[in-house]
Amino acid sequence: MSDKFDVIVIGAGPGGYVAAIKAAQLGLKTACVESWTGKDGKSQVLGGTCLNVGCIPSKALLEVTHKFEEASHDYESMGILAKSVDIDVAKMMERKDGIVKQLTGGIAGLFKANGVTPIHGHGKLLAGRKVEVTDKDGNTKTYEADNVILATGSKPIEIPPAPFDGDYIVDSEGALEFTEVPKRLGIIGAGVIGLELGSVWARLGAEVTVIEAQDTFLPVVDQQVAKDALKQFKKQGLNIITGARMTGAEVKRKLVYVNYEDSKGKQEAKFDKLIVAVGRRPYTDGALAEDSGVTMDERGFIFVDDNCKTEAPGVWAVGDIVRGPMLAHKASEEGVMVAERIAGHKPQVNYDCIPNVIYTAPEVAWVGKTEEQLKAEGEEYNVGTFPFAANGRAMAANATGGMVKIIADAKTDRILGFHVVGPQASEIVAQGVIAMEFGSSAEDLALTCFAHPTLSESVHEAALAVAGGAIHVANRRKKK
Ligand SMILES: NC(=O)c1ccc[n+]([C@@H]2O[C@H](COP(=O)([O-])OP(=O)(O)OC[C@H]3O[C@@H](n4cnc5c(N)ncnc54)[C@H](O)[C@@H]3O)[C@@H](O)[C@H]2O)c1
Repeated sequence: MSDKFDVIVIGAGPGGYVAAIKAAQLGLKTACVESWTGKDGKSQVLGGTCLNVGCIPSKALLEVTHKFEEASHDYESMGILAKSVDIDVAKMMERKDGIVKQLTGGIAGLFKANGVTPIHGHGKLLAGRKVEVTDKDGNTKTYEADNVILATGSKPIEIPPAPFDGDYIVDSEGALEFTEVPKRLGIIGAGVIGLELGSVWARLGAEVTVIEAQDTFLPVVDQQVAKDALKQFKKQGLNIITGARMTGAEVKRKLVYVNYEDSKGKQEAKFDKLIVAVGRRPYTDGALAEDSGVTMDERGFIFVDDNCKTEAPGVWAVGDIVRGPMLAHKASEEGVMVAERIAGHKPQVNYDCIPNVIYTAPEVAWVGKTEEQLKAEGEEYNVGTFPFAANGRAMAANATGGMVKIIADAKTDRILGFHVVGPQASEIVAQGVIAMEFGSSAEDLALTCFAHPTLSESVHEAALAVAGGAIHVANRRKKK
């Protein structure tokens, strides 16, 4: 293998592997360095956190447990008598592992098909766009490239009062590997991971308590939507305690004792397992030589410009190690942009149109600004909402909780925010993303024909409601 490439990517998660494939497609001689090793202790595993221990395995568990919950609690009301529904946790996990294997193997196939050279080992950026790779036996080899793309991702944040022990106090990765349903499950952090993993285990019968430091539930989400979601999560039995400061966690006699303080004073709770999901930090440990020329802020995020260029010439950084939301699809968008820029094109990522999804039931999804943000910015806007309770298809699907909410500029009618809590929100939000990407007004959506009967008609009705013209609900036009 020659040691010189046009592009070397460090990290094969959704930022890195997508960048590598795109670069190769553009005719650049490309290698991708990844250290992840399979359970056999030998083979290289591509896909990073998202495919191996994040987005994909969690969705595999969320889908199964959602079906289980429907079969256990909802089928009867629809006339289906599913007697003695039971869960085989081992089989559920085996299926999840199978999906992960299929997808990570798929990336290896895509590398082959596109001519990307995978290099197995830990990559470290040296000065002058050189990359030193250390393999699992400790052997090192140095490669050179005209351009290096850093895409090393993130790791769960560990907090001193609750250090991970891999057994009783675990991170998101550990929570995907429980071999049985914990009777009492504690979760620190009511963020995306806390809510998704809390849902998985609550649906299988765990008593779930979520301890959240902030007073406001999901402060980044539009608060009308967040409040609706909170009501539904509480109804499902999730015990979410906001404004609670955890002071310590201790494992004693196979139980985790957690101390925290909330508005009622000092509290103690005991759990069979504790998941700590208080955010993630950029992961660049051992990936940058001191003289690499790459700089970072005090939290470890690499400084980049709008086009993901670092301060070192020919070195780029994408995904969770740079500013912006820690989302797989944001990382992939940046990866494509960087590969195309290296090839001489001038694309940009539209950071205003990146969707967010929380894969609970109901799902919560949004793109653009919340009402709270617009108020703080002093913007004038109109709001249109439409509840799934008034949507025939949602009734047929037995999923009438939630709403679509569209916020449009009061003067131009351009859509500024698109929010969904309810069934298929993760799919429905794509309509908002497309509309906003094309600079659509609420009226443009209102003038569009939507198939009947579909959940998406709620988008149509919410768009109509922006101007007070919804058909299937009484209009309460809200003008600011
Ligand atoms: N569906 C998705 O898109 C998805 C899924 C999983 C993870 N992610 C991403 O991964 C990252 C990490 O997810 P996450 O859920 O860990 O982080 P998060 O930032 O979404 O939520 C962490 C929560 O923990 C709370 N918290 C922090 N310290 C605390 C403490 N000491 N005690 C109690 N609460 C505390 C925070 O206030 C916050 O609400 C996020 O950036 C997220 O976007 C995304």
